[in-house]
Amino acid sequence: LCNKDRHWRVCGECVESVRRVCGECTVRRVCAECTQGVWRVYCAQGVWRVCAGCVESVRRVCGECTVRRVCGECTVRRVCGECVQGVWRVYGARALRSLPNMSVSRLARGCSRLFLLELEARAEPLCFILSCERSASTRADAEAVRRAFGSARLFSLLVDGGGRVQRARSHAELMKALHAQLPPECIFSPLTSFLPGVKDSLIRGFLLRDESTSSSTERLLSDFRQSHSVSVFSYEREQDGDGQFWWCQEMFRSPATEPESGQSQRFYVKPTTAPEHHPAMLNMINSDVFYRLEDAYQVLQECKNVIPESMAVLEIVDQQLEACKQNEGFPVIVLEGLDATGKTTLTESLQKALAATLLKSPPQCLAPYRQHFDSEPPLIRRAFYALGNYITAAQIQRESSQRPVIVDRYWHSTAAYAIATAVSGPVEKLPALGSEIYEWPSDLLRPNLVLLLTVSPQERLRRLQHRGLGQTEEETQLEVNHLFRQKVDEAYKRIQNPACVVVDASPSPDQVLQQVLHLIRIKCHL
Ligand SMILES: Nc1ncnc2c1ncn2[C@@H]1O[C@H](COP(=O)(O)OP(=O)(O)OP(=O)(O)O)[C@@H](O)[C@H]1O
Ligand SMILES: Nc1ccn([C@H]2C[C@H](O)[C@@H](COP(=O)(O)O)O2)c(=O)n1
Repeated sequence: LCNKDRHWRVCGECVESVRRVCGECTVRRVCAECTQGVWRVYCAQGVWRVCAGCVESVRRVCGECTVRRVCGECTVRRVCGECVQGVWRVYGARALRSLPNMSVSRLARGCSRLFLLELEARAEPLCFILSCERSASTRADAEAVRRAFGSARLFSLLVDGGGRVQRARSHAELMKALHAQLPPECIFSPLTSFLPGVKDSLIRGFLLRDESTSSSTERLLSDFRQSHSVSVFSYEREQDGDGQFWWCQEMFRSPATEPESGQSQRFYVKPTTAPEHHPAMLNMINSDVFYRLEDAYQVLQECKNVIPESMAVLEIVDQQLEACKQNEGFPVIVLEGLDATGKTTLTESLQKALAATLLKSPPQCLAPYRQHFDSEPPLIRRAFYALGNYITAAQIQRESSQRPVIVDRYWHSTAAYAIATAVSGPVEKLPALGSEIYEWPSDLLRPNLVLLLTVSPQERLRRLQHRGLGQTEEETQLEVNHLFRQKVDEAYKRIQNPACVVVDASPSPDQVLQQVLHLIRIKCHL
């Protein structure tokens, strides 16, 4: 990956194989930072396109990987981190249909791929690679796999087919179907596969641990494979001469319909060190957090055939938007914080005290669509909230030429909730402070001041109960929820340019108001 402008690169050894590309594509030397004989391929579609005449040029991949002839309509993209051992992914319905199962299985695995299995929110995840051999393994390694896999029958599913909208929806549908249809003795946990350090390489899925003896799980997996563009694998336990157990993975075969062919390749599960930060951050840009209007807009455009409401939302965006980057009128003050920290109470008092306009993100004009988009997978839900911010920005631009503007939630909320949801596990797994993930979008109007209201968890709970909304579904999962709130809070604090000013919102409403008015006077000269 070229650090400068995020293009795939190939090392010197691969140069021959990317030179012979079709007329549409060009190969150029990459930026000064990546000079060591490195070349990259540009294509009109922004993917590696190889026409039928160029097939030869993609055949020369590592021993483990094969690329069969692809038709002229199909695209091929390198997905392996170290290009020497490249795995090529083939896109295009015709190509996928023409490839036998064995090749499709390779799409979901690769020599440099890591797998992260998250069994419980607080437990250390199991990180493993797939190896052709039973390479040396410590007792601790073997014990880590045994603890995670147990003695149940094991299967994994990875959602790796179709475009990003289809993948996002397939993943959500798959999760619902697993919840609803698996036998009670079968539990499933999130499993992700990724290439360390390679952006957009994350593939999401699940690991199933099945204690049942019935064949219903297998039937279900066969159906999922047909209906959800997922690759399915099964795992078996082997014991070596020293009494040590080894788990090996192979392509799932339905015993009822697919006879044993003896051709399926087996890979051994080998634990490895988990990355310091959660791999979700590899896919975060333009999947969870959007940094340009056009990127969020593009997602809803891709949804128009499956979500008719997308077109209505995009029409509102078109109507409302004006070019707005910097605010040069009256001050714009944003209030952020977890639910029930007192944002609504304070924004209303500030509106009166400053004779200001009060705005919200998402704006009122999107209210009829919010519930619908809240039920969509993160890619689509987050694009909806991102577009809401741009509409609010246009409203801020108009209003701030007349009077101060107070905004109830804005980009900090969109980013902090998205990041905290995408990163499972503890706060330490969040992208590090200073990561590009926390950078304000360059084309979104910047407020003059962002105030983050904080109260203790007990006080927040008291306010929630006092408000009469009772126990939300989230509140019932207190343990998981506590972790989630910690991560939202921390993500809020890591966002830069503008960073939040933290306000202790535990005193009485009037005391909080006076404290905030004082801050506004100092910071915004009001
Ligand atoms: N400073 C305060 N002291 C005590 N109670 C407060 C204070 N500020 C707000 N409350 C009460 O806490 C509850 C939640 O406040 P509010 O609705 O303003 O929070 P919010 O941050 O806007 O919540 P949400 O994000 O869920 O809309 C309300 O019942 C409100 O009356
Ligand atoms: N600008 C915004 C506003 C809200 N959200 C999301 C984040 C939470 O899931 C939820 C909180 O909103 P509330 O219930 O307080 O109205 O909405 C966002 O992503 N961006």
